[in-house]
Amino acid sequence: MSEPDRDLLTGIRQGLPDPLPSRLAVAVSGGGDSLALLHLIARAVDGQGVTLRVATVDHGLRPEVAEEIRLVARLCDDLGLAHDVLTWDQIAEPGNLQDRARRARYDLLTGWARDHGMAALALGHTADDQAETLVMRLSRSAGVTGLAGIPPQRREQGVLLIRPLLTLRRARLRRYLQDHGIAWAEDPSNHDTRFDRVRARAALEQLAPLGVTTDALVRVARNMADAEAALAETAGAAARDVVSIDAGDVLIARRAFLDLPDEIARRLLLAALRWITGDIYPPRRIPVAHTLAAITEGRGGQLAGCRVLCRGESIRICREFNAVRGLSAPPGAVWDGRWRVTGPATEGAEIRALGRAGLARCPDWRDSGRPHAAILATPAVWSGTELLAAPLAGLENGWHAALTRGETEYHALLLSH
Ligand SMILES: Nc1ncnc2c1ncn2[C@@H]1O[C@H](COP(=O)(O)OP(=O)(O)OP(=O)(O)O)[C@@H](O)[C@H]1O
Repeated sequence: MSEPDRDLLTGIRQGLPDPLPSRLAVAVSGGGDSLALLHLIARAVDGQGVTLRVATVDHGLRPEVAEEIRLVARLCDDLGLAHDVLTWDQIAEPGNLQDRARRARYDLLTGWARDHGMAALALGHTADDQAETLVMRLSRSAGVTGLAGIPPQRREQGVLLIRPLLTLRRARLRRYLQDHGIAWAEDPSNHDTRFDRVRARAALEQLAPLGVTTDALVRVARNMADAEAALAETAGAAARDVVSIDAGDVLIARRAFLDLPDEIARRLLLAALRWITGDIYPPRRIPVAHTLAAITEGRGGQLAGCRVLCRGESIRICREFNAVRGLSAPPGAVWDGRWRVTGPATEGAEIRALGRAGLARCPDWRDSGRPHAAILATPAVWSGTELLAAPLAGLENGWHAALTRGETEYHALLLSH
């Protein structure tokens, strides 16, 4: 083995879980980074009882994909590894195509890894990706969480995503592939300056003379990830003292909340919003800052499909009626991403928000102890315009509403960013 290869192998071993999993999945697109990832992992785990399995996602968007799949299949063949092609059956949906393709890719890959009993899935993000991500996030005034960059490990949908190339340079990996006679596909969008990432790459070249190099930015990301972990732990400890769950609402003790450092208070609020809405991404900083200012002044507000109510000693964060007014689900299915309403089999029953019209038919709603605004957005059982039940507003009629997430999930959100 030549000396430079040993260097890469050492780098990759540091990025693999310890102890090694018995089954490890690798996501390979046919580009240089992930082909190098596959070859290096196969060498790094050779003889250590690890079963590798490879997947390529075909988004059905570009004609070059057939050639990319062929390149991956050939390397898998040489290495004696199973290779699966996962196809994205795109459905017409609103939203940016690139974003949707990316989300679908992660869903397909994690689903496939789970189906094959793979504990971990390796992705080929490199040090260059990390540095470019930091530059892009600087332009969006990121805080500690954003500047921690791409995490080297992260659990998503039950699968541990690992990125063993995160400290290794793209150019070095290309040289490795050339040395080993492995062909790769070049993504034409890598030169398309309409993409932020391509412009960030060009900006990095300009910044290098100032010492703002890829390696320096990788170190910044690591420093920020350490700070992020400390802040997350502090937020978790604070939450245990001041946060509780009341039916579908998050309650925060106001006085203790106001005594917390701003950054910790902000984290508790963001976790509350994400716990209620199920959104992966938090709302933008500026509206969050406005809401925190409003809480300080004892006013409430609306944010990200939630209401923030300040009453006496408590801050209540609940679902906003307007965010759920159009939602409908059959009984037993999940409504608003978090409620499951069950009851006697009833022809034509459907779950919709209670709203004002429903609340007017619930004389005992005040017994719940929850405010009007919170109760309006709770699930109710309807048959057309007839209200059959409102289990969270004192009109049970044999129906029951259960949350699909609780306090544990709230605390988990404080740890994931
Ligand atoms: N079509 C694909 N099939 C299988 N794996 C893929 C595919 N595209 C990307 N990957 C995996 O994801 C890694 C990162 O690729 P890329 O930077 O293009 O993805 P991304 O999802 O846009 O990244 P990010 O997560 O930063 O948005 C690749 O090295 C590879 O491991």
